[in-house]
Amino acid sequence: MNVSIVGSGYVGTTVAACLADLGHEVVTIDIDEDIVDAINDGESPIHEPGLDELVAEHGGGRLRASTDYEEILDTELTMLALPTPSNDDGSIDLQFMEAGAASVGEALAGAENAAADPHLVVTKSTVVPNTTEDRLAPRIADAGLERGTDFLVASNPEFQREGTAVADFLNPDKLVFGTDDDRATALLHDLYAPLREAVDGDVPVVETGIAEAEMIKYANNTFLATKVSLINDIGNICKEFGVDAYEVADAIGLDDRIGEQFLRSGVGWGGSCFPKDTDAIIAAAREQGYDPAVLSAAVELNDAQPERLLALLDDHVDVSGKRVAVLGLAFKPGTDDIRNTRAVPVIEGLQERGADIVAYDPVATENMRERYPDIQYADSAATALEGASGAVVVTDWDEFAALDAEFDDMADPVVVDGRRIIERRDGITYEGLTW
Ligand SMILES: NC(=O)C1=CN([C@@H]2O[C@H](COP(=O)(O)OP(=O)(O)OC[C@H]3O[C@@H](n4cnc5c(N)ncnc54)[C@H](O)[C@@H]3O)[C@@H](O)[C@H]2O)C=CC1
Ligand SMILES: O=C(O)[C@H]1O[C@H](OP(=O)(O)OP(=O)(O)OC[C@H]2O[C@@H](n3ccc(=O)[nH]c3=O)[C@H](O)[C@@H]2O)[C@H](O)[C@@H](O)[C@@H]1O
Repeated sequence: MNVSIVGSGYVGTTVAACLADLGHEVVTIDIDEDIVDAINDGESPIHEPGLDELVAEHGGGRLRASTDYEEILDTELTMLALPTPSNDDGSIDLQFMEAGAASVGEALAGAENAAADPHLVVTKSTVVPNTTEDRLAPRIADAGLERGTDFLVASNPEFQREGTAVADFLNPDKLVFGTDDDRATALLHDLYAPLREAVDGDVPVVETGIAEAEMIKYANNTFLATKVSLINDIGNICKEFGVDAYEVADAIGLDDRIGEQFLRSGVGWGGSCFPKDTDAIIAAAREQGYDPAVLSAAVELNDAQPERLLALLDDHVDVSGKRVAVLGLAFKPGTDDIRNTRAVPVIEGLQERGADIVAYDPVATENMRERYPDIQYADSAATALEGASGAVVVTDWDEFAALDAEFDDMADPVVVDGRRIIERRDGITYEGLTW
């Protein structure tokens, strides 16, 4: 199939490279010329395990990139993988989606035989229910096109995680096809047929309405975020009783109804999606007159975890004027992404306390330096710990598990672990956030 993807960031590039690998002819459209050049030169514009190899193999061949929306005319289907950030009040900002939809409409309207086959425009980005219907289809139609004749719309949300995006896309738990037209459903089946053939075992396909598909994405992300907040709530109770929350989590995870994943309690969830998606669906629900109590509580609890971490440090050391090590800056291991990382409230809390911060992360240091140029950055965990009167662990990088004698070089070896990655050992004062 010939496929176009508008927006070549984390999702657009990963999906495009995987679809090319599965045999499709794919072109991505992006306004960023550096991204376009990189892909055509066979270089991945983003850091994701496995993506370099795919872009190197297919870039400039079955995978191309362009700044020209006219490219979509040679394709049967266009996915919109554009950003959906938050407005200041937490609600979804649809300006990029609407601009992309309008450009797709204008390009389609310029085609000589636009009416021959309806072109399918698929919302890949995460958008609140009814966005495709109420905000995107009208922008496409604005170019003088008729829905059903010139174009069709659908929703096909994406569930990949950063750090494992390629593997997640190629081995999905499910595919969600939100459509209102059998022709759209058939095209989505054609698109994913090579993936379903390649996957070992059956992939469930959920055929549903467009708004249901949009909502499934929010339900998925907010359920997971709330699951982590719930285990953090339970973990905070455990800490009060001196109970090990990880032993408790392992036990409840054996119950199939609960499941073992997303039960790691600690300093909370961050990243480019859980926080913005939770805020967006809460804002959208409130606009409809419903206030989602559980989701609001999940956010509130998540916001409070970093301060609980610092309160444990306060119990052992007055950090004012003292060197404190922050281990881990990325929002999760395996990525250099610092969007909404818990390291931000931790750093700001330490700054308020007057601490002399020295931070370390294996890959996210440069991104954090842009945001906080005035704190110190170490080139290893050992250097960060040297002379420190306290250390807080924010990201569960594997290398932190190997730290041992390095703690002996601390001025005051107080370690507060927000991710259960450091072993308790003799010679350090160790506090786990929930254990
Ligand atoms: N990052 C992730 O792991 C996941 C993200 N999502 C959702 O996917 C959507 C996209 O997210 P990301 O890929 O992370 O965003 P991103 O910011 O990495 O990429 C978006 C791309 O769109 C381009 N762009 C902006 N305006 C444009 C326009 N008018 N025309 C053409 N290109 C334009 C930007 O230059 C950028 O390269 C969001 O809705 C997000 O919530 C869903 C699942 C996973
Ligand atoms: O919509 C999205 O962008 C994506 O958001 C998440 O993926 P991602 O944010 O990349 O990473 P996760 O592995 O879900 O971790 C999110 C946060 O939760 C935290 N977390 C996760 C699991 C856990 O047990 N405990 C915990 O604190 C992580 O440290 C991290 O800060 C979802 O898992 C993806 O399915 C979804 O596609």
